[in-house]
Amino acid sequence: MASDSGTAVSVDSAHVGMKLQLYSFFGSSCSWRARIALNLKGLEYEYKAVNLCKREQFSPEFSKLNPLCYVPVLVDGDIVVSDSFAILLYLEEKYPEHPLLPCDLQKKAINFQAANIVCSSIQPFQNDTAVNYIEEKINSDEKFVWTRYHIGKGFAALEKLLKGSAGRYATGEEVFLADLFLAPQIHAAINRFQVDMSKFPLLCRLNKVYNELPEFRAAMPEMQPDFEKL
Ligand SMILES: N[C@@H](CCC(=O)N[C@@H](CS)C(=O)NCC(=O)O)C(=O)O
Repeated sequence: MASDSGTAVSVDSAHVGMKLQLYSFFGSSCSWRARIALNLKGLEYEYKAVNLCKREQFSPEFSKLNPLCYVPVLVDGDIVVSDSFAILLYLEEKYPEHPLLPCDLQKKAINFQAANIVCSSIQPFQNDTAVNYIEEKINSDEKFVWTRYHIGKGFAALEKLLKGSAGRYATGEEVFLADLFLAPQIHAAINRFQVDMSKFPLLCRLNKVYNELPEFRAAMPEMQPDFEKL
């Protein structure tokens, strides 16, 4: 679970041997995935807030950690990992408790596909960088047309992909990688982009189940130390 270290980004060079640090923004769906993984694995971490509204991701200190200037970034001693997918796979290797991947190869492949649909084919189209660009160059309405199109396309593919594998969770009776990507993405679709979810019954059902899990709830935006109403 997270402990707060204040709000501004600060990078200290003497972090070796310290507990895990997660550079995160409360409203970031990518950070949320990493927070769920840390919670599921029962890992204590220091919450290092990066305020995207104040553009702190572009600060010289933070861009040293991730030259792409995106959250999340995980610091584990002298190892720095940026990108939520890389962070989750890193955590899985180093901290095997509560595995994020099933042993069954087919199920594992479905988890990789579902995670990547969110990570590569949905989230990049709704990222602040993309959405702000559209708002600036075209108009505010167009950003909803654009994001809803890409979310809808990805969600339709996820419904098909998970149809045969879903149980209580995306790929059966246990929480795995796919679920960590789906929960924040479904939340963003509903709350940020007001997507009509009626065409995605499986994702709606999963969303209800995710909202009941303590590790998922503790990772929600409003539970983070840097939360503020936007
Ligand atoms: N593939 C990366 C994407 C990271 C990303 O897009 N992060 C967003 C927040 S969810 C961000 O930092 N946006 C800031 C910006 O667009 O300037 C990951 O999964 O971590």
